[in-house]
Amino acid sequence: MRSLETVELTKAFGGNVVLDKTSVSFRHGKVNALIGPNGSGKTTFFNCVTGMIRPDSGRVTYGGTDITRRTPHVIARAGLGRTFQLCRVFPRMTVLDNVLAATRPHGVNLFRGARGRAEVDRARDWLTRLGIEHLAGAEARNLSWGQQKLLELAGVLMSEPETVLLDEPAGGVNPALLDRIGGLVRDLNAEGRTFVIVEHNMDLVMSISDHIVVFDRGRPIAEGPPSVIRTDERVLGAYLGV
Ligand SMILES: Nc1ncnc2c1ncn2[C@@H]1O[C@H](COP(=O)(O)OP(=O)(O)OP(=O)(O)O)[C@@H](O)[C@H]1O
Repeated sequence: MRSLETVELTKAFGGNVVLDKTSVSFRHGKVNALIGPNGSGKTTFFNCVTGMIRPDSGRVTYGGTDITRRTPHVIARAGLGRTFQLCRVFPRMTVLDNVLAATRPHGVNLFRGARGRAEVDRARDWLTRLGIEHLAGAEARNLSWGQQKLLELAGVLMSEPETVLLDEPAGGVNPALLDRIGGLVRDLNAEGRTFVIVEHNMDLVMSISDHIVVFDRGRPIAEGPPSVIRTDERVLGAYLGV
């Protein structure tokens, strides 16, 4: 079964064609990875898929429904959640309030009293699950970079997305937290969540992915399980620039 799919998705910035009729599909219920050299269009792909930027042409479908050019809010409601390469948290808000604010994208009703107890309990449950419950009362700016990434993920999970797009979850994260993030992805996947992960850390990609798509200059050049991708000459060539 296919969950997230693009057909001839194209996006140029000025004369720079970043996504070039990109057709790709990710597997439902699996941990998918999207890898490729710097500048190969991975984040632009995420931005087009999640409605952050409008593709010039082509289609995006999710579970068979056309979501091309839908707003980010509508796409999130369809079940697609995402994190950002440069983590998005409110630095002067507490960790708990950050998680609660994530379910209210327009920032309304940020006062604790206006919220149901159940929502606060759910936020705390996610913080516990991600191992940062002890930081619930701390301002987000006082967290380490890796902890902020976990916080952002907790906010995304508050919306109970069926599919989670992670943009460089391991970037700048220390090895201990890296293990935790990898374990979490596998656990959340075992509970039924689909993942699509953009990541440069090949150890992490190879250890947690079921299916890998490789981009070079905005087009998929290879796809398959880690055992196949590891030895694919086109992939090695793209990374080595040969
Ligand atoms: N908003 C924008 N305006 C102009 N050019 C852009 C914009 N966003 C991305 N680009 C260009 O698109 C190309 C692909 O960038 P993108 O960030 O999608 O690649 P990436 O594969 O995610 O790279 P990295 O692995 O380094 O994060 C780059 O040449 C970049 O400069």
